[in-house]
Amino acid sequence: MGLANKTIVFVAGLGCIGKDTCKALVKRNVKNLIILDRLDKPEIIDEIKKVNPKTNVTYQSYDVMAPVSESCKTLAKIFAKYKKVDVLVNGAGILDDHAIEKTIAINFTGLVNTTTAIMPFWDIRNGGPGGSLCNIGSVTGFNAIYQVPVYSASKAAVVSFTQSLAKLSKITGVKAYTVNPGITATSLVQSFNSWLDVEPCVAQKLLEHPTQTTEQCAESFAKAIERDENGALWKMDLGTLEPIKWDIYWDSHI
Ligand SMILES: NC(=O)c1ccc[n+]([C@@H]2O[C@H](COP(=O)([O-])OP(=O)(O)OC[C@H]3O[C@@H](n4cnc5c(N)ncnc54)[C@H](O)[C@@H]3O)[C@@H](O)[C@H]2O)c1
Ligand SMILES: CCCCCCO
Repeated sequence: MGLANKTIVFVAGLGCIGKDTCKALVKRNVKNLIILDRLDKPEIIDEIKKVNPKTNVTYQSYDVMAPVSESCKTLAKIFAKYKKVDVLVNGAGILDDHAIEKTIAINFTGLVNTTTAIMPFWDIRNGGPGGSLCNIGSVTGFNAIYQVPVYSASKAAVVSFTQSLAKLSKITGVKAYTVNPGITATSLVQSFNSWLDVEPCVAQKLLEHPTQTTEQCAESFAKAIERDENGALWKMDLGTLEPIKWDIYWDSHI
């Protein structure tokens, strides 16, 4: 999908990966970039705008832990103003295995609720135009960092949920795929809690291994959005963009 003249809603577009991905997207002449985030950082909005003044970049405060009804209201206002949204990126995430409920609420439930909220506007069964859902999972959603089992499981849930939505695309007309960064040098990974403090030095140990920059991750991220492949499992690690083939161990046959 060429991104010129497209409208993209980016939840968590002001985070470390988010902001550099937003810059990569506006470089591709996106028409409207609507950034929803709990963070309110006008200076980052200005940075993104400077990359391409022709893109209409706007910001709205948004908490993925809000009730679905609130998410529906936010999206209804967006569709009323822009008429069409081509891509929704769900990128909110925290990494703190001491905050079990909050991790699941933000990393998974919030993503599910935001997705559920946009469906009525996209669903072809309602006469909608369809759309593309890009969910940020993680390599830990494929194989866990076992010292952060709650975070890893929340990302595995994102991967699983999104694969189901991709299979439902034939019914809903909505494409779905995940982008799964490897370890990317952001504030998220500099220091974080392990579950029950099983490994107090988990961050230090992890960061002894190679990481990618946010710019590398962002370029892969924007390419994955351009590819717009329903059901794709994109691994974005060490500056590369690689499609992952998911092995089938059981099939429902329905
Ligand atoms: N950095 C990595 O190595 C890495 C690897 C794989 C996946 N990820 C995922 O990429 C995403 C971005 O991570 P990052 O490294 O840029 O960290 P970050 O902390 O800079 O970004 C997290 C983003 O999520 C937003 N957010 C958190 N809670 C929210 C809420 N309740 N409502 C709305 N927004 C909320 C933050 O405001 C921020 O924009 C996360 O989902 C993370 O799990 C990161
Ligand atoms: C060190 C844990 C890395 C967290 C980001 C991977 O999703």
